[in-house]
Amino acid sequence: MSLDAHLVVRRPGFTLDAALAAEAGEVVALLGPNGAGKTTALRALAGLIALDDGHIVLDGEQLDDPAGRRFVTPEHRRIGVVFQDYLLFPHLSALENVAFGPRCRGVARADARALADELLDRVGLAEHVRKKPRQLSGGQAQRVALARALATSPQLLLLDEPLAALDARTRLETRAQLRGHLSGHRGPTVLVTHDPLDAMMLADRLVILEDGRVVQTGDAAAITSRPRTDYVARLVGLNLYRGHASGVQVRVGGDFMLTTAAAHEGDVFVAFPPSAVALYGVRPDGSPRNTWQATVLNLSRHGDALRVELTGPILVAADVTPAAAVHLGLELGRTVWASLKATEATSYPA
Ligand SMILES: Nc1ncnc2c1ncn2[C@@H]1O[C@H](COP(=O)(O)OP(=O)(O)OP(=O)(O)O)[C@@H](O)[C@H]1O
Repeated sequence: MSLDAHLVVRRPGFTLDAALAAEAGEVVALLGPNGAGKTTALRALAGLIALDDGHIVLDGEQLDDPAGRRFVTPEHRRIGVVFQDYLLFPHLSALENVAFGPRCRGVARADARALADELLDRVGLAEHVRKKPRQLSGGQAQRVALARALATSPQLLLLDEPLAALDARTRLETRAQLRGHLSGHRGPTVLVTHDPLDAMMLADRLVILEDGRVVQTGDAAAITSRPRTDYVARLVGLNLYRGHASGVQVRVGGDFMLTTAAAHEGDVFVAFPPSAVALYGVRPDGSPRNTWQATVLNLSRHGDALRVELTGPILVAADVTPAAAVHLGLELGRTVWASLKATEATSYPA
């Protein structure tokens, strides 16, 4: 029960062209900034829009194949969708909402209600089956929507920003529960989000979409340790540069060289966290480090630290303690020395 898709959708000024695969039981998060094409991808998988090119094969069945002139309509796809705002029927109880799908597919009333009862019990809502959507909290409504999506035994489960409608606190609880509920679904799951935390906590694998293209894919550890675009680097809070390596020396931006821990030849990325950048009032010496002069461009709070954005031979973010900031007299326009140990600069082939 696997998904194999190549989604091509052309719009004026925007093209989605993304390969997407997911194994049975695998949760794949489609993560990307606004306008990246996540919703378009989800809608294409659900059959709400047709592909212009490519294919969607689910469990060996072609659902959309423009070249072969095949298109399976949404109601004939074995797909369950949890929409961003859940789209529960307001006049139906939680139980009736969940039983609705099976009823439409010809399941007898008593059987559909028994199934809905069981699913609502599974998501911890046994005591709320009779309530209407407006009597449910956001987190409860989200679970009803999930139960409803699972009620038709879908082969593929699609979730559109599943936690976006919840407040921060409910979000935290629901995220943890949702992970458990998703593991009960035997087919693949594709969830769309622009929240990196949702993606990393809910998914086995991340597919990063930018401007309609897949720019990186892998598990959370692989993506966070080796970002390949500015968007991903910002998500995980790393400084990222593309450069050309000769051994441990990497030329990044013009003539500026960074010494890194590992030796490479050719095009590489260099990444390091803002906490690895130390700032000094005078040029530091000693140990194998990179030092350069930089000017403070911006200052902001970042947890307990102060995030300092610096311009110079490279744009870089550094985290310093408030005490260090006072000691250095950090203010906009101030010139300081930045220092980075070679051992803290990770490099990997581009
Ligand atoms: N029906 C349409 N006609 C024309 N352009 C469209 C249509 N639907 C979406 N687009 C464009 O396609 C691009 C991708 O939109 P999409 O909603 O898929 O992105 P997204 O990643 O889901 O963004 P968000 O996180 O903001 O929801 C956008 O540039 C959007 O303007």
